[in-house]
Amino acid sequence: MTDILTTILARKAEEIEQRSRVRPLSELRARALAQPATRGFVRSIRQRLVAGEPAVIAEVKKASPSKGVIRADFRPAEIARSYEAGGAACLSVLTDVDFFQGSNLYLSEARGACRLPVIRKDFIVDPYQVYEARMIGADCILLIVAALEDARMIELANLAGELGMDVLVEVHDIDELERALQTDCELIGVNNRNLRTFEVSLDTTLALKDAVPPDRILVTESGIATREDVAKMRGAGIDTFLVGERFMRDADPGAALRRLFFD
Ligand SMILES: O=C(O)c1ccccc1NCC(=O)[C@H](O)[C@H](O)COP(=O)(O)O
Repeated sequence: MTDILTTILARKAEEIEQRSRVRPLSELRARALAQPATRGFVRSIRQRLVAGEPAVIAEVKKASPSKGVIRADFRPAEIARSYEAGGAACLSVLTDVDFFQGSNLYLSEARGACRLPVIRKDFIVDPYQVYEARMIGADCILLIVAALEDARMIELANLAGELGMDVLVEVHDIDELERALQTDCELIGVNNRNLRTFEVSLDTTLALKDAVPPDRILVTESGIATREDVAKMRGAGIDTFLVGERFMRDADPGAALRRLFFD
């Protein structure tokens, strides 16, 4: 049976083809290059870490393939303001339409409502999407190693850098981590969720942490839900977190963030 990552990637190829017919790459590139400076996604994380605080990338996510609709009353600008007040270092905004009910507009709205840097969380496989990310205001992009050949991964990471964006390179096992380390991206995300089976285990991060060189920042992603989870990670020397569902299920996502990380 076809797994969800394969299904998503097949749909992305169609989506890029459709979008590039509406807005050709030449136009997109010109608009991307005309954007003001980015906000410094890695810089914001490093500031928290240097201060001895956890750096939390707080996710703006309406729905997901594994959980369906997570937050029916979904207002990205309000959520962004709440996260900023709750102490987030950065935002993550899902822009995939078909599988996460996300939107490019949500990213622009969320970023416009606060001062936090924002990562475009999507399945980026083509330069078109990197220019698009810059055009909609992203300060960082996600590259999922499982979705990319090495040469394409390096090409997209370099393009993001040329456009002034940071990159979070996401892995799930040691082979993917070794591939990710071919890039010079500072942020290495370890996704505790297997994107093909939806299985979540925080031990994924713990198993890979010692293989992440000290000049990179390990971001633990997915399945962080309790203070015990946070303590387990911080006890292992991991201080950068990407959290979505736990916050999205709370009436006040920023208050949930504060309770989980700072009270
Ligand atoms: O969340 C899913 O169901 C999913 C399925 C297939 C590919 C990616 C998926 N999620 C993206 C993420 O990695 C999470 O949104 C992110 O790490 C936050 O996770 P959580 O805190 O568990 O919401």
